[in-house]
Amino acid sequence: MALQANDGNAAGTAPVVRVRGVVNRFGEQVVHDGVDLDVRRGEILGVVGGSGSGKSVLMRSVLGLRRADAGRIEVLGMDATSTDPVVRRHIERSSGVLFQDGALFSSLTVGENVQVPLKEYYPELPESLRYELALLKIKLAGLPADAIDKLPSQLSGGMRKRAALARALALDPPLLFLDEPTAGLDPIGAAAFDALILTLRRALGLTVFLITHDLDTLYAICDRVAVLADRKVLATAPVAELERLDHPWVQEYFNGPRARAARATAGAND
Ligand SMILES: Nc1ncnc2c1ncn2[C@@H]1O[C@H](COP(=O)(O)OP(=O)(O)OP(=O)(O)O)[C@@H](O)[C@H]1O
Repeated sequence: MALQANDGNAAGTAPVVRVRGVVNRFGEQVVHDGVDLDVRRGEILGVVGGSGSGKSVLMRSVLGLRRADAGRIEVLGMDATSTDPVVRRHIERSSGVLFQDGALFSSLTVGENVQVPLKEYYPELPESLRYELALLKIKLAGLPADAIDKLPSQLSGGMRKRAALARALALDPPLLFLDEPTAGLDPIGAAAFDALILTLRRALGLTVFLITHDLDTLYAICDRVAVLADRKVLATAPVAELERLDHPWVQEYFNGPRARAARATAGAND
């Protein structure tokens, strides 16, 4: 079986994110040593790897939040390593990000949080319109309308994730980056969040870069999965193909008891 790590886009269009030969080091520690990865337009790409394998560092490099030590990264055809403020702003404007901890401003209401990017990018928007847009995003993220006036501390963990998602969607980005979105959620909350991502991808045509440890999420919603190990992307393929990859970490991860349970659940839901 040939696993194509970087085979471009099946439809022949350029990938939305293109990573080539990326190196990331922290002092003596080499986290990435020649990472290659494509994210195709409209796909949900899962990114997995052991703890410390460099999933978050890769996401930060793609977003330009960390400058890679070597290699090329393109986002929507633009050089993501560029320091040109126009390029930076365009990439930022096109990328909704849900960080691992949600990163909401605790002293602002949910509505005010969602309005932060709107204020930054569209300062001329009348306040009432900004409020209506925030309300729309809050509903889109599956929250009740009255969540708009609540503080993050007044919400459950699952609702806070949805509030952070509403903020990530504020500017209608074509690209959504999610760092462990279901971590800390109970299985029912996690499944509901997965379903929401799938719905939003369909409805909004999003391309999704999704870091996760959650096997249920991989089986339920990812079109392809990239495996980070040995400081590289070992392979990028549909999860059913990855299960057959001959690598100790992959075998342990995809063929352990938890993976078998996730597979069975995904099969039952088909
Ligand atoms: N700012 C930093 N300074 C020094 N080392 C860092 C920094 N950021 C990340 N690292 C190191 O890089 C490695 C990869 O970190 P990263 O957070 O990307 O891992 P991860 O795969 O996302 O892990 P997890 O699944 O546990 O979240 C870790 O060993 C981490 O300690």
